[in-house]
Amino acid sequence: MVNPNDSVTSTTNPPLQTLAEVRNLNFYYGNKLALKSINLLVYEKKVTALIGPSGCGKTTLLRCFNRMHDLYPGNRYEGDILLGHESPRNLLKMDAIEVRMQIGMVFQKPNPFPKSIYDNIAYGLRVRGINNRAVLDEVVERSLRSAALWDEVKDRLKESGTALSGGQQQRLCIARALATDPAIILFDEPTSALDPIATVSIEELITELKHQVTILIVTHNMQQASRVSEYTAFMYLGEIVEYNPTAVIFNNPQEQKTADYVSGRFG
Ligand SMILES: Nc1ncnc2c1ncn2[C@@H]1O[C@H](COP(=O)(O)OP(=O)(O)OP(=O)(O)O)[C@@H](O)[C@H]1O
Repeated sequence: MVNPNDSVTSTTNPPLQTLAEVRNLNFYYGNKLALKSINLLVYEKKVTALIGPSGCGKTTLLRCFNRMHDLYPGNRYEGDILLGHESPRNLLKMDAIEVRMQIGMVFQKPNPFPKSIYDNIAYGLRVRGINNRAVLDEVVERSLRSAALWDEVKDRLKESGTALSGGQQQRLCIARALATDPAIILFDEPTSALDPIATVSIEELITELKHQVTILIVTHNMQQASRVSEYTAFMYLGEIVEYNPTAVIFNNPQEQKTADYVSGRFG
């Protein structure tokens, strides 16, 4: 891999910090080996994109981070996903509920709970036993502001989250993910169900959010990956073929397979 620090030469930029490290990860759906020997560094407060042709394992890898696969029998992980700087913890060995408090997720289709806008955001805190109204009010406002939704909904917090437009619902889901102050937010094709205008607003939001949270995003859309991410992993047949700064992946790929994919020669 190209040395990532080479792309961060400005003296005003803080040095790159690794927040999470995937080590020798294999993942099985029953007998099917879907991820093979994955190694990946996730840099703190950066956006890392996972790209590659359909079926290459992008979503499978993303879902390892919040242990979504645990919800189905027969799924199995080997290897480690370490989170944190000092005394990192292995996400694959922690309690899955605790993992999901630290690793938020935003799905392809916006999926607000059939509850009020306020309760959508407060939900994760209440699950943690936080019921103090002033604390909840503060977190709801802060999360909605961070998700660029506050001004649109501040006078209708009691209305159902499902009554919002698609783009607003997705921003509500982002606010919900932010409310528990996660280390990482996973985005799985977050704009594929949205119109172009809502897509732009979600992309702008992701660009803003990286100042406060680390982001991993799966996208089919190579322009989107190049617009929003600093690092990109190109996957093929369950493996990472190349992981580099996004500009390298798209302008100067180091592997032939990557070059073929980003130039549209297959996919
Ligand atoms: N529940 C499952 N059971 C068995 N195999 C699965 C399951 N889900 C995915 N797979 C297989 O695992 C491989 C990786 O799938 P995955 O959905 O992660 O790919 P992807 O790169 O996200 O694809 P897409 O871009 O089409 O969403 C594929 O071969 C897929 O068929």
